[in-house]
Formats: sequence, C-alpha cells, structure tokens
Amino acid sequence: MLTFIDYGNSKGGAKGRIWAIDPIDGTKGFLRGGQYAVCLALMVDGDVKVGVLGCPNLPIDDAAPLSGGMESGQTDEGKGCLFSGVLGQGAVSRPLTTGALAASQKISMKAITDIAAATFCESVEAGHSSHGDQAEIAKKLGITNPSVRMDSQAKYASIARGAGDIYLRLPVKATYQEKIWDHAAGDLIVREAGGAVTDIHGKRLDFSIGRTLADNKGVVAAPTGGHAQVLAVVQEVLKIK
Ligand SMILES: Nc1ncnc2c1ncn2[C@@H]1O[C@H](COP(=O)(O)O)[C@@H](O)[C@H]1OP(=O)(O)O
Ligand SMILES: [Mg+2]
Repeated sequence: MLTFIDYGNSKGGAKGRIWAIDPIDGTKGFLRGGQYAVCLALMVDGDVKVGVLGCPNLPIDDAAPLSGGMESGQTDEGKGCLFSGVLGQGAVSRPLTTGALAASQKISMKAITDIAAATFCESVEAGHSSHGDQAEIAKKLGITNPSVRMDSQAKYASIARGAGDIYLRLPVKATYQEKIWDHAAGDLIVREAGGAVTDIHGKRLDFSIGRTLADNKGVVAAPTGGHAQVLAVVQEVLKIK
C-alpha cells in the first residue's frame, strides 16, 4: 500500500485524469483520537468530478449535532461515515456500520434562514486557520454558537450534511499554498450538497494549476443562500476590500 502511494508523483494540472489522494488528512486529529479523513478525488482536465471522504470518527447519524467529543460516539451500529459526491449528481452519506455496507442517503446543507443561528466549523490548529479573525467574523454576523473545532476535511463533510453551517479557513501565513488533496473532495461534496465554496476573494477553488491551489487564499464554504453575506464580512474583517 505504501509503495503504491509513493507512485503518486503527478504534478497535477489542467490536462488528463488525475486522482488526488490524502490517505490521512488531519494527522494531528488522527493522533489525538479526534477527527481525520481518508480523501480521494478524481479530476478530469482540472475539474473535480468525483469526491470521496471517509470519516471514521464522525457520528453515523447525519442529524447528530456537532459537538466536542463526537469521536467517542461508538454505537451498536458502528461509527463513522463515508461521504461522496459526483459532479451534477448530488452528494450522499453512507454509515460505516459494523455489519454489511449500509445504503447511502442523499445529504444537503441546511438552508440559512437566520445567519445569527449558524454554527461555524474551524480547524483545531490555530496555525492552519486564524481563530482570532474567525471569532471577529462570527461576532459581526451576530453568531453566538461556539464554533466547533475539528481536524481534516471532516469539516466539509459536516457542513455538507447540515450538522454545521459554515466552514472558514482563514490564512495565517501569506506564503502558504493549500494542497489540492486537502480540498478537492470536500469542495465538490459541499457544492453538490447545495453549498458554495470560494476563497477569501470570492474565487472558486481552482484545482487545475498543479499540486497546490496557487491562485486561491483560504476557504469560505457556506450554504449558497448565505455565502455572499458571510464572504462580505470575511472581507471586511480581513480588510481585503
Ligand atoms: N500553514 C498552514 N495553513 C493551512 N493549512 C496548513 C498549514 N500547514 C499545514 N496545513 C495543512 O492543513 C491540513 C489539516 O488542516 P486542518 O487544520 O483543517 O485539519 C493538513 O493537510 C496540513 O498539511 P500537511 O499535512 O502538509 O501539514
Ligand atoms: Mg491533508
């Protein structure tokens, strides 16, 4: 398996079929027994067509509320969920049950009726996403729910199934370029579940450039109806407009 992974030396780009894989996204979450994800995406000519996220420590139940300690939620049925999205065909979740593979069910983001009632997901690591900016954005939007911190693309999966509402990744270092394997599957699954995903400048994530999202900074993922409002406050707080 490790040898096979080492064959992964594609430079990415805008031509051909490219598989982006992150065998363990959220290594720190994996080590602390928290959230992590096994991520796979198929890109064709720079566009993500299929995305899969295996999240072994998320609750089986799509309706389970986001909370700290979710990872210890072993039930008789099992624990964890497999998420997938196919471009133009929607997104589904499939419980990782202890028995036979369960059927998949369609997932969708919660429509935002009152942004003040929304819940943010953010990184555990302050070095990956600015907690201070995030708190200021929440305040300006009137959000009082504490943000839920978790590692990995489990954040994309959680908002896609309506367990949380908004995922912000706010740049800490000006020089850091996000990696395609850290976002390709989550970006597609959220969009197929009724969300909008852009960077902090309002640009769609561009997976066609190479191994990194060299033309993007940060991530703003929210239900389509609330994205513009969230983005406006992100830009106000980050002073980029
Ligand atoms: N400075 C940084 N800003 C944003 N993301 C980062 C930074 N350094 C590492 N990462 C990546 O963040 C991802 C995990 O993010 P999260 O906080 O959402 O769990 C990892 O894939 C990690 O990449 P790497 O594995 O190469 O260190
Ligand atoms: Mg990763």
